[in-house]
Amino acid sequence: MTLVAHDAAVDGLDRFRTLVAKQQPTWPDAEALGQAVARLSAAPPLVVPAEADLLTTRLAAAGRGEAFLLQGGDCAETFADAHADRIRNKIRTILQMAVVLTHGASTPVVKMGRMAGQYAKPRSSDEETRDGVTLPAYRGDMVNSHDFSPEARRPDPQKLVEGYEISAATLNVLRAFTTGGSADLRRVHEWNRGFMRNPAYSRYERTADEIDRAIRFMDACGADFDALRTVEMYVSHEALLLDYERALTRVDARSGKAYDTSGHFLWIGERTRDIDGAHVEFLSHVSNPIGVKLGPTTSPGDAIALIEKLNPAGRPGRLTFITRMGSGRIREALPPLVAAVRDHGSPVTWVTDPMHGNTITSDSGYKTRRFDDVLDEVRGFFEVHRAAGTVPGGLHVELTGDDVTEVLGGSEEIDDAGLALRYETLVDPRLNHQQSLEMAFQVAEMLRA
Ligand SMILES: O=C[C@H](O)[C@H](O)COP(=O)(O)O
Ligand SMILES: C=C(OP(=O)(O)O)C(=O)O
Repeated sequence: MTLVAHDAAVDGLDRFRTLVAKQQPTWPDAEALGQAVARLSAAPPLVVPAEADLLTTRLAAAGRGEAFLLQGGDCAETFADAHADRIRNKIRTILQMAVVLTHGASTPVVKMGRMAGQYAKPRSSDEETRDGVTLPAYRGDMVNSHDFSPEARRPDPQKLVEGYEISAATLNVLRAFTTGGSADLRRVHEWNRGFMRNPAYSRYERTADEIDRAIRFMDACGADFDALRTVEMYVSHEALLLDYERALTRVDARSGKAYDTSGHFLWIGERTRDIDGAHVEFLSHVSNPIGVKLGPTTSPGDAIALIEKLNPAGRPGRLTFITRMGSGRIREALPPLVAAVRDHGSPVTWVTDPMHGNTITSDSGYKTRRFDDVLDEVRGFFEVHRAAGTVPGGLHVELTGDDVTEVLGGSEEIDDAGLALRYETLVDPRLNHQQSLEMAFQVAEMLRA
């Protein structure tokens, strides 16, 4: 592997600097920003091109219906939570869900964390006012701190470097966990059996029994369980902070192509997907597999323009559309997009994000989502793709491996009063461990239907 420093000439890589970049912090100290960028530009890559290329082939398979993507993790990772237990719980939750979904889809599940870099958030407002005091909004730990004080909310470029270092440490835990034997299929299934011991989840008993029988059948046939001790897992985040993403971009000397080595998969958010904006321009020049979030106002013309800009060569697996319409709108808003993209002919992997279109404020004032709305959006996603003859290729969810109370509902019926018990997210509400598994069982049923 030879990766050349970020300033190597790749046509167009810096053109984004001439365009409008939305949702960027106003860094108060330009010199400190320059120092942070210089430090990152010389830093080792977090991922390498060969891994990104392999993921592209996996996403291409998901786009054809030969695999299914599970992408999950925090809305906003925090530096404080980057310790072994929390990271392990999250990975474990994703692996547990993946086993259930593999059974439902009867295809491999591509596992991807919203992890090791999900430290920057787009916000509805640049500022936050409390009791008559107005300060810059919290934009994620890689920009400023959540505490409500002028010092904490001041964007600090040193946090970009800290974010890189914590991403490296997180990735290290992930690589150890997924290759060191902890992800053994039989062990993951045992964890799922533990979940099933709660009578609240007895309705999933049949699926759990079927998985049990399938594993015993594999065993009887002499399956090599040692080979299943290692799982392939990728990391992703929203490529929001262009100073950071550009500084971690390297050129692969063999191919001459640029890769953003901050994560395997990068996505462009709903708020920054303007076709003439800096984010789309920048990511059009890196060779990683990339995603774009599409909300309910996306027109068929917008979708086609994004395809032509981001994947002009029609490389399978290069481009994923992550739709987040809202349960009440998906059945009207998605069909015209799917039809236009299908008729255009360029390959796209379609994924549902059933979280971001279903955010509400509870009576008690918490930003939350209803578990039933989230599931209904997934159901709508399958219905639309089945009607159009296209492939529902994956699921993108905000989740945690911990026992938080942020999303209403689920079999354990978190209600408005229950939200206050363990509401820990700094931005958007996440499915807790149990809700995540429950979702996997329900989506597995939809996949089998
Ligand atoms: O995760 C998505 C956005 O960053 C988030 O929904 C924005 O939240 P806000 O409307 O509270 O700014
Ligand atoms: C901001 C996010 O989503 P969206 O761009 O879809 O609003 C997100 O996924 O964190």
